[in-house]
This record gives sequence, C-alpha cells and structure tokens, in this order.
Amino acid sequence: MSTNIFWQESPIGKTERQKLLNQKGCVVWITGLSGSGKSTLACSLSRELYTRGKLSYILDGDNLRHGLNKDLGFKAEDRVENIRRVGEVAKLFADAGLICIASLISPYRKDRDACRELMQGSSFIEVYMNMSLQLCEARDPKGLYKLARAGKIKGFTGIDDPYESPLNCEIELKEKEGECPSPVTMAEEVIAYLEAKGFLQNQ
Ligand SMILES: Nc1ncnc2c1ncn2[C@@H]1O[C@H](COP(=O)(O)OS(=O)(=O)O)[C@@H](OP(=O)(O)O)[C@H]1O
Ligand SMILES: Nc1ncnc2c1ncn2[C@@H]1O[C@H](COP(=O)(O)OP(=O)(O)O)[C@@H](O)[C@H]1O
Repeated sequence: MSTNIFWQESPIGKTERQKLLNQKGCVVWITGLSGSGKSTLACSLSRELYTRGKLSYILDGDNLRHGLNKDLGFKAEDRVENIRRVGEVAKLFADAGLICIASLISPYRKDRDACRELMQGSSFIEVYMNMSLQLCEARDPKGLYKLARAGKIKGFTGIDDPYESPLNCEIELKEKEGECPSPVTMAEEVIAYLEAKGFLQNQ
C-alpha cells in the first residue's frame, strides 16, 4: 500500500505510438476451458495480424505462470490475483499501442469484468471459446483432464472447479454441428471484428 506517489507524465503518449504503428491499442481477451483452443487461436490471430503488418503480443496464462505469476496456484484467490495482474499488464501493452492477446481460462466473470473496466471505451474485446467439456476432455493434450478425473488434480476447471461463461462477450466461437471451425477461420472472425471497429488503422 504505497502512499505519497504521483503520476509521471510521458512526452510521447498512446496517440503518438498508435500513429507510429498505424493501429489502435486494445485487449483481445480469450476465455474458455482448458483445451478449448485459446492458445491455438491466440497464435493464429497473432500470425494473421503479423502478415497484415499489425503488431500484437500474446499473454498466455500457462506461460505467465512460469514467471510473473509463478507464485500463484489454482485456489480461487490465486486465480483472482492471476487475472488481476494480467489485466494490468494487458492494459500496459494496449497503452503501448499493441493488440494485446490475453489467453487465460479466467473462469470468474467478476474478474474478467474488472479487466474490462480497466480499459477505455470498447477496447476490451472478450472472446469466448464456447467448446463443450466433452470436446475439451476428448482433446486433453496435456493429460490433465485424465488426472483430474482420477482425483490426482484437485480443483480442475470444468471438473471440480467452476467456469462462469460470459453474458455479454463481443465474440463467441463455438462448435457447429459437432465440428470446431479451424483456427484460421476463428482468427479471421476476430480480425473482421477488429477491422470493423477501426483497431487496424489509425486514420
Ligand atoms: N486446477 C487447474 N485448473 C485449470 N487449469 C490448470 C489447473 N492446474 C493446471 N492447469 C494448467 O494451467 C493452465 C491455466 O492457467 P490460467 O492462468 O489460464 O488459469 S486461470 O485463468 O487462473 O484459471 C491450463 O492451461 P490451458 O490448458 O492452456 O488452459 C492448464 O494447463
Ligand atoms: N480450431 C481447432 N480445431 C481443431 N483442433 C484444435 C483447434 N484449436 C485447438 N485445437 C487443438 O486442441 C488442443 C487444445 O488447444 P489449446 O490451444 O492448447 O487450448 P487451450 O489453450 O484452451 O488449453 C490442442 O491439441 C490443439 O491442437
């Protein structure tokens, strides 16, 4: 709890940085169950943006838990702090003028909404990977669902820990007739949204 602190203004601001990059800083927040395809979409989106000359940066929950958040586990209060920190970091990246792609389970609605509140206007874009538990569990690329079902991991999201789906997200991606759209198709949907909202230019 710091006291006697003052905000230091910088001579070059977000407006100048956005002009330099010819884009607008924002946060694309990807939420969903483990195995729903968050990281895959984040990578595909980052690649597609790069080919269009747009600068993005991925904040991936799993990766951040190797460094910034390595003191946190998966208890409710740790997940709350995890999302709070990443929300603040995402805000900095957006302020730098980048398209910040945050990819975390972020299971609690209140925490995602708090991250949204940090951002101005419509620059927080919540993307919900609405994939069934059945699909995620069938994928199980890390074998974590198997361990959770066997009781070897306690408090696993979707098994014995809650996931609160978004009520008003900007983009919902889901299975169609039991099939999941390809990562590129999903990335294109997000890019179409960013384009329509003017984030990919700075005129
Ligand atoms: N108990 C439990 N519940 C959920 N997930 C678990 C758990 N233990 C480990 N993992 C692995 O941690 C990754 C999720 O980290 P996040 O930082 O995104 O989680 S959270 O937003 O704080 O809920 C998650 O990665 P993804 O599969 O990419 O979602 C898992 O690999
Ligand atoms: N659109 C997709 N179509 C088919 N398989 C996918 C798709 N997206 C992800 N996958 C596969 O599903 C698994 C989980 O994806 P991942 O991106 O790691 O999910 P998450 O980050 O949500 O845990 C991976 O094996 C990945 O290859």
